[in-house]
Amino acid sequence: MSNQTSIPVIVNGAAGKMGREVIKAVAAASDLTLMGAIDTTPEHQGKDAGELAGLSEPLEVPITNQLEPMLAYVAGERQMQPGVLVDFTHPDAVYSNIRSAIAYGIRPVVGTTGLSPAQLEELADFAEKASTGCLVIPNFSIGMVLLQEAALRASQYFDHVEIIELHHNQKADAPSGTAIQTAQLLAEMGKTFNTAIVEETEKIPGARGSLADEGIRIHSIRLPGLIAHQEVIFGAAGQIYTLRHDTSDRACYMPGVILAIRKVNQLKSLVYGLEKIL
Ligand SMILES: NC(=O)C1=CN([C@@H]2O[C@H](COP(=O)(O)OP(=O)(O)OC[C@H]3O[C@@H](n4cnc5c(N)ncnc54)[C@H](OP(=O)(O)O)[C@@H]3O)[C@@H](O)[C@H]2O)C=CC1
Ligand SMILES: O=C(O)C1=N[C@H](C(=O)O)C[C@H](O)C1
Repeated sequence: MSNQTSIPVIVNGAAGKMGREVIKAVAAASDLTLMGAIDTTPEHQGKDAGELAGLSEPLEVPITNQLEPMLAYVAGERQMQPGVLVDFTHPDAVYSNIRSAIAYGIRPVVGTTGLSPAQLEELADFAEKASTGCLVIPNFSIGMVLLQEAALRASQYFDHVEIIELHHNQKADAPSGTAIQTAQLLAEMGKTFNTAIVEETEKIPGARGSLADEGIRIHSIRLPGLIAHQEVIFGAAGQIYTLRHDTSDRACYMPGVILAIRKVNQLKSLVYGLEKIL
């Protein structure tokens, strides 16, 4: 692949669970070039991103905490395609990371969850004004897209639904971005779910989970031993219909991440959700 057709990629959160997986996937894609590996963890500064990700050969890309200089460097690279920033960091950092990338003309592909609706709206405005593509994808796995499609179909026939999401106990945000998106998609069906038939009292606050869009409740479980799992449970007289997605390896997200890196340069605004680019 010549330099002109190669897409330069910066991975932010490169030392994290997802970041390491993305480093391996980018290194294996002949049309992508890993240009930068950013992470704030002090003990990983200067380490080779490839070796940290478990590759047998070094990639000669050191981990650094200098995001802005790296964005400027890649933005100045005229011999390649426009650059892409893949972000798997932390809910507290992701908003400013996306703004910085767009300001340098670098396209963000964002897996980090926890952006508020107001932040998403501001970022969409910012991307639109800069005419820069930006992909915000709460879940990169094809299985989750299919689960959500099945949930939308089921919602035509069921008026009662609740969501349970189960994750490892290192997860910072709750509910998961995927569960919030699933509730939003169901709410967009334009019906009211879960009309109460009794007055409920929570004897312990939170017992009934969090109340998302259109009366849909989300229950969040955090335990060591879990990776990422979600159930959407529909109920009607005499029947329960359960949809469930389980991940057993973070490799499941990589086809979606690589697709998003390739597609984001064709966009001129912010797009939310993997289903929009399949
Ligand atoms: N969209 C999707 O399909 C998926 C999304 N996710 C989301 O991705 C995010 C990351 O998940 P995961 O990899 O498991 O988390 P990890 O904690 O394993 O990795 C995050 C990494 O980012 C580093 N970091 C934190 N803040 C910054 C910053 N400001 N700049 C650069 N690096 C930073 C962390 O360093 P330190 O530990 O030192 O703070 C850590 O090394 C979460 O929001 C998660 O919900 C996860 C899986 C799939
Ligand atoms: O933190 C995780 O692990 C995951 N986060 C995303 C979310 O919040 O939905 C995606 C997936 O559930 C894994």
